[in-house]
Amino acid sequence: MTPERRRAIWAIYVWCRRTDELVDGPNASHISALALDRWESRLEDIFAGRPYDMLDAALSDTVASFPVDIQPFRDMIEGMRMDLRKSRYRTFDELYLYCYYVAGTVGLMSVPVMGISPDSRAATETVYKGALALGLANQLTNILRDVGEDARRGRIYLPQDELEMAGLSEADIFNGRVTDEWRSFMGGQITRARSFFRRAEEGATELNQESRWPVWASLLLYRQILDEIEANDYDNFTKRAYVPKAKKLMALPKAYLRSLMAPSSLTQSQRHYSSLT
Ligand SMILES: Nc1ncnc2c1ncn2[C@@H]1O[C@H](COP(=O)(O)OP(=O)(O)OP(=O)(O)O)[C@@H](O)[C@H]1O
Ligand SMILES: CC(C)=CCC/C(C)=C/CC/C(C)=C/CC/C(C)=C/COP(=O)(O)OP(=O)(O)O
Ligand SMILES: [Mn+2]
Repeated sequence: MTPERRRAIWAIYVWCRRTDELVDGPNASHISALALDRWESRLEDIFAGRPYDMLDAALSDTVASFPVDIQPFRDMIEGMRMDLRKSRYRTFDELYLYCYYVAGTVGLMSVPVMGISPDSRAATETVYKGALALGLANQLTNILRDVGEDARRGRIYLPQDELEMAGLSEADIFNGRVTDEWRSFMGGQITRARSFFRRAEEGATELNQESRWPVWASLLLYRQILDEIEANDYDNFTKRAYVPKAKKLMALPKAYLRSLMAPSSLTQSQRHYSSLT
């Protein structure tokens, strides 16, 4: 990315990291709803050009230079509130909402910095939908990688109705035995995560040329975690799926080649029409 964009993405990363650290970090047990309310009013100050510390100031600078909207930042804080009060998800709809709050938001924050290619004929909405999809895909992958780790903290970020349909109970997650039921359940979850990566690809192609390589790289790298879960024969209870360094390095030239792909020259309705004729 250009140095300006790089610094802006860094400031967004730092803010997200600190937000996550409030509820996930070493002092998380001291963080109440009140602390999150305070964090949110501090966010309003950042956007109003009244940063509280130098890391906030980096974000104030970013939002002054790029057309970033405050809403996804508020929504991420809402996701932290949700994580404080909730440790089970009844349906995928419920899980989707959580994933939007904590990860889809990151995609929405990033697009105004990365920029859309002047050659793109796609609707702005299509690009944002792709960014949202990449956040969702990453979060779903993160959840599938960390099933065992989360269970040891008493948390299950998996749709209960789908577990039940696969013949699995909560006790099965806590016992952590890889059975055929688990393999088949995981297979379905992995397929769904991949479908979000697929939708993200359509958005990535429409981004500004200078921003495409890092986005393709992160997409290809994180998606490989799903392959590693399969390679571990779906044992995400006792193993952390890990992409080896060599494979990560190999993804970089692949990502570079993908980033050379030009944005679609057809609008969505033209694409739709040509697929019918
Ligand atoms: N080689 C890899 N294979 C699989 N996952 C990886 C690999 N390298 C990094 N990750 C994961 O990518 C995410 C972002 O990486 P980063 O180095 O920022 O870790 P982190 O967020 O500090 O780690 P943690 O997940 O423990 O909070 C993390 O979830 C990390 O575990
Ligand atoms: C595709 C288009 C058009 C644009 C790109 C838009 C972007 C940059 C999307 C990326 C979104 C993103 C990076 C979301 C983060 C999701 C995620 C898995 C966070 C989890 O990180 P960890 O720190 O490992 O989480 P835990 O440690 O809490 O498990
Ligand atoms: Mn983390």
